[in-house]
Amino acid sequence: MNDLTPTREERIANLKGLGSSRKRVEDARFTQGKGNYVDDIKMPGMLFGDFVRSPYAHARVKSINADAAKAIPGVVAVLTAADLAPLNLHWMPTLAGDKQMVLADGKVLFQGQEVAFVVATDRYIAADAVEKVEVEYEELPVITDPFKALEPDAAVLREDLNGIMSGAHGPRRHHNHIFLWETGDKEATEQALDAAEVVAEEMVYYHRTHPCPLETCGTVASMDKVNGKLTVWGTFQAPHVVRTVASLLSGIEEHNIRVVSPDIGGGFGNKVGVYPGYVCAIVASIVTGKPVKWVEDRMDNLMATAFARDYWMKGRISATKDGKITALHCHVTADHGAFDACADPTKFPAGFFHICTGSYDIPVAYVGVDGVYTNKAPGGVAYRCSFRVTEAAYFIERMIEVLAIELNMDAAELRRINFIRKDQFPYQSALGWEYDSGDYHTAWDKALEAVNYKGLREEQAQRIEDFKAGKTRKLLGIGLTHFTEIVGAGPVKNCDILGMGMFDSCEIRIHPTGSAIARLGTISQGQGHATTFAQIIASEIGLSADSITVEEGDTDTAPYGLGTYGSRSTPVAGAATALCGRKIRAKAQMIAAWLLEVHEGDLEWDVDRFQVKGAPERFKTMKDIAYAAYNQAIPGLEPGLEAVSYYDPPNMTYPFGAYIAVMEIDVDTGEHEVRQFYALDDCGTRINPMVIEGQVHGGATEGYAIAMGQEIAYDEIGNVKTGTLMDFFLPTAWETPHYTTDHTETPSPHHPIGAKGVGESPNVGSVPAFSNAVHDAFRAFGLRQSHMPHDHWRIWKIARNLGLHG
Ligand code: PCD
Ligand SMILES: [Cu+]
Repeated sequence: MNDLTPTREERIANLKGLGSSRKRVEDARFTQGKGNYVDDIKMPGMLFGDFVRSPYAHARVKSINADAAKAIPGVVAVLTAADLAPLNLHWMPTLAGDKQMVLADGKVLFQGQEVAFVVATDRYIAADAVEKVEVEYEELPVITDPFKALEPDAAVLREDLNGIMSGAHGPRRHHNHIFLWETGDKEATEQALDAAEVVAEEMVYYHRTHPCPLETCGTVASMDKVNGKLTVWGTFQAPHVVRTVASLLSGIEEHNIRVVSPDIGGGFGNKVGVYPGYVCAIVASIVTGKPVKWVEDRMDNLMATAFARDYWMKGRISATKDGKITALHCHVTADHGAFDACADPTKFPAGFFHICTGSYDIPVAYVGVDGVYTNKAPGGVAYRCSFRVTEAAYFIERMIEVLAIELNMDAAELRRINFIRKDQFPYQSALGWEYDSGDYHTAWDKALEAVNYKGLREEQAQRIEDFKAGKTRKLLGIGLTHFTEIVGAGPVKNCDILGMGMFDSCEIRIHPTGSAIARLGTISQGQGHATTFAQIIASEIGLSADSITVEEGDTDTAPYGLGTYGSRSTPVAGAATALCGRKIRAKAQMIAAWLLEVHEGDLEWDVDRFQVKGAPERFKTMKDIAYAAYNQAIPGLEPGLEAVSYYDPPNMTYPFGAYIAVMEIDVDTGEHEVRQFYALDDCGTRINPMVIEGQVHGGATEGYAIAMGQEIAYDEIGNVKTGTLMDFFLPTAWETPHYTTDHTETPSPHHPIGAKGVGESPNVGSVPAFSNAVHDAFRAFGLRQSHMPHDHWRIWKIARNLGLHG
């Protein structure tokens, strides 16, 4: 070996594989304005669509007159439900088994609902024409409160369902009721609660909010009538599903539809669902034979596309006097808005909410969820949490705090004595999940130690004394959270979307000179898949990640996949990628054996090569092998080196974490300052620590927004009060707290590389941490529960109601 021969360590480093903080390859184009987003797509003769939207939350549509609009030069068409009805496209199926109006059919059910679609030669002409469409409305009584919606004499919202007392998820017991979904052992739970020494009961509300990605939703549809091909570019988090649904709805054969998700400026769940804008753009393109672009503005996005949360969670939790939890009972009233358009796996109308036993070994539990219609926008998307998991984590982490108050116990200690122990994994939860792996005590101790928990409690006790003595007007809150997530949907046997099983896929093609392209069924919205999936492949096949292109989002080239949301890319497509790499390696081994004239079994894999066992100086690198695969006639082997894998995960993955927020709260102004935020995540094997850190910063900032100010608020008559970024809180660098990140690493036993998802964890963990900090600051003064978002006004009111303003 001369000095120029790389050492084994150097060879490993050169791969930039698993565990390397490789810089994100996509950032070169993002930071230089070279991204390619939907709105960057410009085609000759392209038309532009815009919606006439309802100003009312509930009204009958008496008439629509588009004559004045059509008279404007440049206006090509104005579509209404009457135009779509002959095609049977005036309503469309939702992901949750309901149906939704594409354009108002006789009535409108929420403010901002799509009433007519104007198509014009220019975006501004379209907007002007929208103003000229005359719609005559007759106002109807508005319901924005899900509890009032279920009163016997409440107005009938969904007249189309009148008399139909059974829906996609079973019986409906009232005209505004959608479903009751139940799991767990109700009777045993009630019995345990009745027999318990201590019971804490609380209503925990997780308010309505919105993912609000920086890029709004949009599409460009282009029908090529000569070749019979429809191409649809869009901000889709699941392009293949869009293709299949478009084919089923339009009757165009699936091979004649190409769906492309180009660069996406943030998804956060907002871009999972199907929106009327997509349908209208496609129909308009089929009708006019021209490409049609529809891109929302910010108000459209906040008012009409998918919201998140809006869960009223009534909880009861019981324990022995010394704090061992004996049962958990939860009833949710879920406000789904005007149509049930929740984005969940079909069989789970409340998503994975039943992960709500959290990190704790709770012997019996029960959950019942009532879905309810109101005059609000439809949706119910994950917003950075796999299917209602953030609601579940918020619920249990608030219930633990309330129980700690009831027991007069330290909340950190209460958690510790109830954690599922390391030796209990795989763990069967009372609500039916099998947690794959975890080591909660280690993570918890590390977190408490890192923030000097004991010291913080002493400081807090001193602060309370000083406050009472009139020496300070600021309180100190210590917000604890230990969350367990469930991500990576999911086994095909119980997870599907509209009947399509939730597997995922990867295809790898090695080029003769030892570089490669990989294509996946997922689609990055900013997560950095082009960077990280190449790292998985690099470690599997021994080519540098820098020599591997990762491509996603084009249904004409990518293998079929279910898309990116619910932190499923790493658990599902990541697994497919690793296994696909292993298929390549298996063939490479045969080629190497032939080249080295030894038996396959005499070879061993080492970093980037196959070498002869006991004679490591005799080897062929993956680069040599790739060349041979295309340039040598190898007996018994077909030329080429490529593979494809479809992966159906045996289980979901269960990442977890310990988050602690330390907050100063000004009792007189209601202002807060996040003094410290510590986030420990365990996502199993870490692919790219820097990307993970970025995910935690982003997710915790969204969690901060949600906990401390962000909400979609309605007034009594259903007006959206937060339809602009002046009213809807998006933190800037000014408000964003400083984060300290940390980790433990407990691999998933069933994932080929042991990785779990991480993208959503920081939202799931941070919301309760921030909220618990606010509650904890006032615990000594008698606060039990106060609803988010904790904006200055609400915090000020807490202080006032507790009599702290003197
Ligand atoms: N262990 C591990 C895991 C993971 N990772 C990384 O990290 C990331 C993430 O991952 P995940 O967890 O798997 O996930 P995904 O699937 O990929 O994604 C999804 C998510 O992601 C997150 N993040 C983000 N970021 C950005 N930038 N943008 C966006 O949009 C977003 N979104 C959000 C959300 S909301 Mo949903 O939709 O709600 O359901 S869901 C979600 C990527 O890159 C990966 O690779 C690593 O490294 N390692
Ligand atoms: Cu969720």
